[in-house]
Amino acid sequence: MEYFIIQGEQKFGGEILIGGAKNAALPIFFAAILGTEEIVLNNVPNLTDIKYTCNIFKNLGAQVEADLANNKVVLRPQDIKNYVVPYELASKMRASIWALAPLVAKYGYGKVSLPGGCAIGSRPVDMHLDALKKLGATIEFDEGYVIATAKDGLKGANIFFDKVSVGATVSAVCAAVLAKGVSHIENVAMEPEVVDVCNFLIALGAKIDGVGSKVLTITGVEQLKGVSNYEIIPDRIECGTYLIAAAISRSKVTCHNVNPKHMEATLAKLSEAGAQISISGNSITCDMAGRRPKSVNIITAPYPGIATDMQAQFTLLNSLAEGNSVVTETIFENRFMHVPELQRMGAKISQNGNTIYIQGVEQLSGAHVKATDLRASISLVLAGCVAKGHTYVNEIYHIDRGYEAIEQRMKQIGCTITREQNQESI
Ligand SMILES: CC(=O)N[C@H]1[C@@H](OP(=O)(O)OP(=O)(O)OC[C@H]2O[C@@H](n3ccc(=O)[nH]c3=O)[C@H](O)[C@@H]2O)O[C@H](CO)[C@@H](O)[C@@H]1O
Ligand SMILES: C=C(OP(=O)(O)O)C(=O)O
Repeated sequence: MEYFIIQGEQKFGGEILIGGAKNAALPIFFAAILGTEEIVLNNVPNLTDIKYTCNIFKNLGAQVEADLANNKVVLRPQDIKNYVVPYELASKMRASIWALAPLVAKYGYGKVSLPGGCAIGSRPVDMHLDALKKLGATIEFDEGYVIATAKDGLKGANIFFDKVSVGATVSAVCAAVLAKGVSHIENVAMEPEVVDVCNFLIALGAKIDGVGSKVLTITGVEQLKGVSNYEIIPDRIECGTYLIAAAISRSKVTCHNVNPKHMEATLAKLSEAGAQISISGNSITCDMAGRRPKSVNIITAPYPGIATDMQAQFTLLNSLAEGNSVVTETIFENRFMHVPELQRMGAKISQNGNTIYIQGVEQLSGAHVKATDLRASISLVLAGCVAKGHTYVNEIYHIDRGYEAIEQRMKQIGCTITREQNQESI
């Protein structure tokens, strides 16, 4: 197993180019199953989750040319001849459930191993399946697999989501674009990543109205084509993470190649914490000008609220900020695994259900800590960079799922982290 060793009391500062969004790229890869011609994707992040998704695509029989070093992937979904995503591939990441809707919409049959729970919570898929049923699919379960069938194709329907779900919105949209007739989908997720999936499908020829609003109206088309150059949106979470790095080391970081409109909730909280935020075109600078950040209360919420994917990073900021704060996680029932690890580093945090209470301290101290999920992991890495002494962050494979070239990018903004391998796994 690999781990990071991090010398403390480093200072973040500098400029960094942000990559494509993992949470847009993954659903777009699965939506690409719907195409019938070559699809060229640019700004694809070089992440392990993308490599797993390429393997799923190849396993379906499609051709994949991945040049991830240059963030470019060519997909040829016209070659798909297998409609099953086996356990060995699906179990590697939650996103694999997104194969089901395009497979049943295009081929009338899809079989995907159920992804199961994960460290941050149970992550059910009932809303994805209910949407497919509404569109006329038959859903069955067999030995850990979910099977969707629609021999005569899907039919347009009215779908109302009780809860806002990014995942279920993507599944419903991917099914409705090839369903016969019109679908109205209400109370959809408005996350920029969902908008990106819709724009991608429109580029393939889908008819979707209301993109970016709470209601989507989709008129099914016979088939979707390809696209010669589709650019994945920038990763707003990667950007927010590096801006928080500046805030906790009381310094200045500029992130380039971002969409500031996607960052409003994070930027508002950073301003409240005392940061000077400046925006110039596609670049954002966070400058603390040597000041200690002030505590900010956080309640995670669907977009345009504060993203659950920023909660661990804001928890770290509050752990080092002046004053007391309250952080409430409303999306996932178990997304506080970074808390006991930050406590080991000297953070003063107490928890009651989905709420934590933080009393900021001047400095954390290095410790051996375990990275339990993607955003928990990065918050521990950032904590280690500014803590006193050495920090050892174990089980870092989560970070490679969501942060491209982490060592190089950290280096660009002034901090060295070193990847090592545990003796027993060499
Ligand atoms: C609304 C929201 O913030 N979504 C986040 C969620 O997306 P992700 O797509 O993983 O999760 P959803 O948006 O679908 O889940 C939102 C809520 O709905 C529940 N649910 C979801 C699907 C379902 O079939 N049944 C059900 O009950 C979930 O348990 C959760 O409480 O995690 C991603 C990775 O951290 C984030 O990038 C997304 O921003
Ligand atoms: C938890 C995350 O991703 P995933 O849904 O891919 O597990 C995340 O992006 O923070």
